[in-house]
Amino acid sequence: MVLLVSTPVIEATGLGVTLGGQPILDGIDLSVPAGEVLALLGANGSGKSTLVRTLLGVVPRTSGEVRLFGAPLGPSAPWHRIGYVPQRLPAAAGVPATAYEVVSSGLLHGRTLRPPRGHRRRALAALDDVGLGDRAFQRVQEMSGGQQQRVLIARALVRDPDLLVLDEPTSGIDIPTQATFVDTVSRLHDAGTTVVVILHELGPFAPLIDRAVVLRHGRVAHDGAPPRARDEHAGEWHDHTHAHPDPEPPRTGPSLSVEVNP
Ligand SMILES: Nc1ncnc2c1ncn2[C@@H]1O[C@H](COP(=O)(O)OP(=O)(O)OP(=O)(O)O)[C@@H](O)[C@H]1O
Repeated sequence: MVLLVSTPVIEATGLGVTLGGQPILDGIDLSVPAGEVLALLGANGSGKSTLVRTLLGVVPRTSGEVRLFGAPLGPSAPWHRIGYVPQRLPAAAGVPATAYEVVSSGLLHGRTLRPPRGHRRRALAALDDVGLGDRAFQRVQEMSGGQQQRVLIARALVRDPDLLVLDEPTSGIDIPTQATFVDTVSRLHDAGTTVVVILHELGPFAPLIDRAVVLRHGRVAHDGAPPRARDEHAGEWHDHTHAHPDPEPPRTGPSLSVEVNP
């Protein structure tokens, strides 16, 4: 019998990151198979953004290895298959470009500046998916922070990525637009896209999440079933309305008990 095991979309082993002399991530092992929707949870400062930024090569690692679609981080990694929406993009406010132009830039890969066939239709459809179809030709610098965030989401969606990485995509976005966006992610998932999403609470993403990884003090404290909605508020990953920082790490090392009910 031949057993076909597909290459994980993300494979990280022994990942460590030190920033400003402080250890931020320590001994992270993470394997994300194709087609999975993985939620990355944890208190403020637990290392979620640093982890995705390290997985995408934005933050240099101190130790460990990362492979994307089987390729080591670097020029040979298939960047055109990846859509990334960072948590904040303050620079967007200073970009003298329309939403349509920013989204179209998501279609430019590699060494060519020529947009692919159908780029206009694709860019407008991506803007529709985030509820900004009627603002396509408005300058992003005139938009609210939430609208700018939606433009960045559309820029990632327009690539039709095989891996979509989202850092708190629904913060600052109104509820109806969140629902439209989640529907879009759901459609991508049905088509086989792998999704890694940082969330403070599962919220409208809950039905989509296959697996949750909870970080605490830069280590994996839980890797498995997502929390049930009614347990979320009590969970350690929950942010409440007032953000609270990751508590001081215990002197004896991190506890591995996380209240997650399968
Ligand atoms: N460039 C940097 N230099 C020094 N420390 C940093 C840097 N970037 C992040 N940190 C620290 O790393 C820790 C983890 O930050 P990170 O943003 O990854 O956490 P997070 O879990 O995503 O938090 P949040 O939910 O608030 O976004 C924090 O203590 C933060 O202050």
